[in-house]
Amino acid sequence: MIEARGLTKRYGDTTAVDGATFSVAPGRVTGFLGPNGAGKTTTMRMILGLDRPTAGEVTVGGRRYRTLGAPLREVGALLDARNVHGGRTAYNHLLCLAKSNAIPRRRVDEVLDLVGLRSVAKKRSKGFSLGMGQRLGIAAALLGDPGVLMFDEPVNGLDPEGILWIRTLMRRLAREGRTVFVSSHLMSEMALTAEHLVVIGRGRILADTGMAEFIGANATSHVLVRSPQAAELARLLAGPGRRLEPDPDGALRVYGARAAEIGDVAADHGLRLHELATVQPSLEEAFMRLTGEAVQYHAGVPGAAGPAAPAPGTGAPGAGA
Ligand SMILES: Nc1ncnc2c1ncn2[C@@H]1O[C@H](COP(=O)(O)OP(=O)(O)OP(=O)(O)O)[C@@H](O)[C@H]1O
Repeated sequence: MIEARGLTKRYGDTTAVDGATFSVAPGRVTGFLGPNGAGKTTTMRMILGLDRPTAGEVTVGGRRYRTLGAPLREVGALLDARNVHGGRTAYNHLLCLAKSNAIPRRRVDEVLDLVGLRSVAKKRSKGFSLGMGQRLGIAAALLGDPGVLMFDEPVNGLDPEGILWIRTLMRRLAREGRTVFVSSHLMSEMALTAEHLVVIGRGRILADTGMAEFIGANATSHVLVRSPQAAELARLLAGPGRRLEPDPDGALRVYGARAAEIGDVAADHGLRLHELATVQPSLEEAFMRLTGEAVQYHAGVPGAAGPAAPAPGTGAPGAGA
């Protein structure tokens, strides 16, 4: 379990993290989302004791990182995969880490197997591809068999096979009962990996909620309609509680009506339909909507509703505080 309370970090005039309160529970993958510069890396660095909070605190398993006796056994992290001594072999890199944390040598072989690097274990890591470097970083994170794992942008630059491997690994680690906290810019990937989300914008926590609840609260489904008589159909469908938008490729997006209703209207008026499909909202849409509002608020746009207010049901503990 990771728990942050009022966590704040200022660098001069910049407030990188602003009173963040959230918790990351074991047994599920929690995604950490936010636009560039939102404060994700700074938050993760404070969790790991690499940066000292200006105010507030964050604990891992109820204790601050700096007070942990054998940190690698409690928390494993991949923050920057390039942060490896390139002159060392993968094996020696892991062995040094193991020795300094009183971790038995056999665990080095185990994690090399786990990440699929056994065959290149005696090669210097400076010759590694990006994907191999990520695997080595993950091996280091897993070395102490920790209950809490954090990954900052773990799939950056990876090919589809590497992405699938990391996704599967994270879900497995969570199923084993570990706390898994992962940041990513790739919304489609996050939608497949995470069950829970913490969303940050301009240093503030905007949502701390389940994936489905987050999408449901911040975006709505619509019906995509394609008809050679689109203008007439649009006229018939217009009404209170409905919104019609042209789709970029010539179809019509209808919000506020079910596909069956639209099909019935078309049939009643003898209009032909070439396509009628319900489109579920994506994580990306929900994310853009929520973080877009946060940026508007911070930019002081006239008419902005309020302090980055979370949509109903997002359960944002720190928002607007
Ligand atoms: N050491 C530092 N000195 C000054 N400002 C910093 C420092 N580290 C981060 N910042 C600033 O704090 C803010 C948050 O940065 P951070 O790297 O935590 O964001 P992020 O969400 O990880 O961004 P990205 O997605 O682009 O990696 C940014 O405005 C950044 O410029």
